[in-house]
Amino acid sequence: MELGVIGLGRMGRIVVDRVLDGGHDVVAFDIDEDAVADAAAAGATPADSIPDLAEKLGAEKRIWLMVPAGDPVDAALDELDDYLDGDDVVVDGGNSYFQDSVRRAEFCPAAYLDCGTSGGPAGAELGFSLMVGGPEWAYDELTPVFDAVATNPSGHDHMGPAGSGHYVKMVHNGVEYALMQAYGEGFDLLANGRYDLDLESVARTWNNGAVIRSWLLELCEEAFREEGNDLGDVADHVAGGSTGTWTVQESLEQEVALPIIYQALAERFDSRNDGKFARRLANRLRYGFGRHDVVRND
Ligand SMILES: NC(=O)C1=CN([C@@H]2O[C@H](COP(=O)(O)OP(=O)(O)OC[C@H]3O[C@@H](n4cnc5c(N)ncnc54)[C@H](O)[C@@H]3O)[C@@H](O)[C@H]2O)C=CC1
Ligand SMILES: O=C(CO)[C@H](O)[C@H](O)COP(=O)(O)O
Repeated sequence: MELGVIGLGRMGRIVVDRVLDGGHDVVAFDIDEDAVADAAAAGATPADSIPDLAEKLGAEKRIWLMVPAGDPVDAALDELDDYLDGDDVVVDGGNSYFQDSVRRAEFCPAAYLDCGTSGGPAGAELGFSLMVGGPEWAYDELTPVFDAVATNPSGHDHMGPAGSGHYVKMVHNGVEYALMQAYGEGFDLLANGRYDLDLESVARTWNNGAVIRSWLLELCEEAFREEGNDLGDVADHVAGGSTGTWTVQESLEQEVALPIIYQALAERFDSRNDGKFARRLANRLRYGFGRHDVVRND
């Protein structure tokens, strides 16, 4: 099969390599010329624009978008619009909001597959886990590509109609936030509790047979090994948050309680709130009602 890949960053580049390794051909485009040259050096046919990519693909186009979620996806689809028809298939492998994918599937002239992708850049060797929504025939048609990009044939599946792939990935990320928070709290108590513990050793021991072993826990082990037991100069600041926010918004809309995922998201937002106003006010109110000392900044 010949696949057009648009977006050759951390994730798109892995898609290119794995699809080439799977014995397929790739036409590659990115707004960053160096990224295109790099993919060409790996064996892809370079394209210097989206129209050029579409023309190089010929009839029955199969195209994988791996650009940042939001406007870049709409921009790429706008440029592709004139070149697509109902025999073509477009895959969006990024972290798009599922409602955007439902809208895009309606307007895209090609069959549109929304593909939640998990595994991260560290998944280059193992392959990814792919959660695909959209028309079943298009999923079947792209199966050789999904086989190449995923860990193995069980690492991808058709979730349901338009939007369902990105919906499942959104919930996956909510779970990811909660797991990170749970590991964080456990290690916080171990770091600040009664015993002087080697946290890398704890993580390694847990990773070997414990109920709570996981890839995230392996990444905890790596973090303590590389940053030190106290995490060195790693800041108390967690970025990101869009997929977790969508998960929580959807839970409110569906009236399904997700207190742990919500709490993990709230903790993340709180990490960006230096000198939190609510805590400062509580500090001052204790003086107001109890004449307790106000702790003041130096
Ligand atoms: N990094 C990760 O761990 C994961 C990322 N994702 C999702 O995959 C998508 C891509 O992520 P990354 O590869 O990490 O981002 P990245 O920032 O490393 O790469 C994005 C690439 O898209 C290119 N680009 C931007 N606008 C473009 C346009 N209009 N036309 C062509 N190329 C364009 C950029 O030049 C860049 O090379 C995002 O939606 C992200 O949320 C999904 C799972 C894991
Ligand atoms: O999808 C992912 C992992 O599964 C991406 O790494 C994503 O960026 C994580 O979300 P956030 O940036 O909100 O932490």
